[in-house]
Formats: sequence, structure tokens, C-alpha cells
Amino acid sequence: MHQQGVTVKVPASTANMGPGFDSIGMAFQLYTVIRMELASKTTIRAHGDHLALLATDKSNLIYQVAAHLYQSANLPIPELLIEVNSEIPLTRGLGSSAAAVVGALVAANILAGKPYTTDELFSMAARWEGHPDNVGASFFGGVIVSSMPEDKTALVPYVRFPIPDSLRILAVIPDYWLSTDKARSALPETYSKQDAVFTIGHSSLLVAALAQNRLDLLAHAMQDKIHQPYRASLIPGLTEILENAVSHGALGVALSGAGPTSICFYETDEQRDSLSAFLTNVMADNQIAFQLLDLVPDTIGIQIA
Ligand SMILES: Nc1ncnc2c1ncn2[C@@H]1O[C@H](COP(=O)(O)OP(=O)(O)OP(=O)(O)O)[C@@H](O)[C@H]1O
Ligand SMILES: N[C@@H](CCO)C(=O)O
Repeated sequence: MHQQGVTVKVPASTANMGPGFDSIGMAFQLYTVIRMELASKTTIRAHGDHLALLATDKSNLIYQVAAHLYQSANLPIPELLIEVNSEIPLTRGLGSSAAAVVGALVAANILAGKPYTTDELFSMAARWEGHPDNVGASFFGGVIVSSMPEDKTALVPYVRFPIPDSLRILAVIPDYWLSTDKARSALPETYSKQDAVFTIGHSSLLVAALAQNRLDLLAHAMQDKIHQPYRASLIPGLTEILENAVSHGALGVALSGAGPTSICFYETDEQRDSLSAFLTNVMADNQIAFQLLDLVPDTIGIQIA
């Protein structure tokens, strides 16, 4: 007999980590919790400040993704009771939509009698989002490296590895929304060979550095010429943060996903204090309200209650 209800807990994530555009993700202990039940009439309840403005009809992302799974499996789309609570700030570059997509797919798959394997669900999530970085981290935890195949029917390949133990993260979260669509439309259609070669090299070095705990290489390896320079015009203070965080204690710094949040990696309390003062000054100079958040890596990925 199929399960009538399920609860899933899905971590937030950062994408890109600088040069790993659309391919590298890392999960954080900040969660979206979704309860999904088969029902006679669809009801969606969104709890918590972050979700106050979300649609609560069938246009809600979680319902849409669940319906997509049933439709793909050639099953009738059911009415659903969906309860969602989230600690992940919306539209800030911390993977709120990816967490919702991954949670919706895993929950709906259980209610539908598990027509899909985990790798098929991950591929479905990556195709829904358009890129595998955030959804990979939300699914599996740790650091995920992945790349979309040209064959739209193929499974999306990925490699997961653990986050270096000593790595700590300070995020500066500006108090405004920046949608991924808007931040992607700021990017050019073509790039120079020089910028492509620069970013490929740095991205490869970043993956190798993370895999071998070479945190001393992060400052160099996290530089990017594919997306951050173009998004800077949408994010006051970003250029200064990217250029100067390392001289204020960061081991490495990046725009988180499509922004506007930036993340700084560090190891010691002294580095955190110095970074905190620096980030506070930059945001004050740019007259942007913000929140500093200490993020702890998530090493588990989605959890099913
Ligand atoms: N828990 C949720 N329930 C339903 N819809 C959600 C939820 N979280 C996010 N969304 C939808 O996703 C949109 C935000 O997606 P967007 O990709 O712009 O930002 P993000 O995922 O927070 O950032 P990024 O992809 O850069 O990390 C919201 O406006 C909302 O429509
Ligand atoms: N890789 C994506 C993440 C945001 O969803 C981007 O930077 O646009």
C-alpha cells in the first residue's frame, strides 16, 4: 500500500563558489521542511516569515513540482495537503527554490509509490532548476560537483565529497530580493577565450583544493570571470567584498548562487571578527540593510521523517 503522508527536511545551499558556475554546490544546516499528504482537496499552508508572500494555490512551486512528477510517471495528479516551513531566506542566493524542488520531488515520489530512483529524481530536479549545483547539494549534502549532459534523457552525473572539517562560513545577506532569472539575464551570451580559460582553470583548481583540504588555495581558486563581474552591477558592495575580503581574514569569498548573498570561508575566531567588521562597513557604506549569518555545512542532504 502507498504511503498517505510524508515529511522531508531539505538543506539550503550555495552554488558556484566563484568559478564553478552551474556545477559546484555546498549544503548548509538551514532547512526547509515539507509535509505532503494525499487529500480530497488541495490545501497549501506556508508557515514562517520567509514564506509569507508565497502562492498557496496550485501555482505554488511545491505543488507544481509534485504534479510534474505524477505526470511524468503517467499517474493521475492527486489533490495534496502541503505544509511548508522554511528557515531559508527566499530569493537571496541560498537555494530556497532548489530545496523546495528537491523536497517536493522526494515527497511526491514516496506518495506515488517510488516510481523513480534517487539518481532519476536528482536528474529531474536538475532539469527543473536548469542546473544541478543547488539541487545536488540539497539532495546529497556536502560538496557536489555535477554537469548537465547534452542528451536531455540521460541521467545527470555527479560526484559528492565531504566538506573540509575546519571550514567555517560567514554569509552576508542583503535585505532585498534578487531573483535568479534577473541575475542570469545580466550575463553575456558569449565570453572571450581568455575569460573562459581563466575560469575553467580556477574551477578545476577549486575542486582539487576542496578534495584535498588545500584551504590555502581557496583565495586564488575561487576567482571567476564568468558571472560575478556581470552581477556586480545588481549588487551594491559586491565588488569591494570580492576584492578585499581576503585581506580581512577570508580564506576565499564568492557570491552565493545568483546573489545577492555573499559567502566568506574562514577557520579562526580572529578571522571571523575581522570579516564581520569588514562586511558591516561595506554594507553601511552602501547603505544596504543586511544580516550576517554563520552557516554550518550540512553533510547529510535530504532527510525523510
Ligand atoms: N519553500 C518554498 N515553497 C514554495 N516556493 C518556493 C519556496 N522557496 C522558494 N520558492 C520559490 O522560488 C522562488 C525563489 O527562487 P530563486 O531561484 O529566484 O531564488 P533562490 O532559490 O532563493 O536563490 P538561488 O537559486 O540563487 O540560490 C521564490 O520566489 C518562490 O517562488
Ligand atoms: N548557478 C546558478 C545558481 C542560482 O540558482 C546561478 O548562478 O545562476
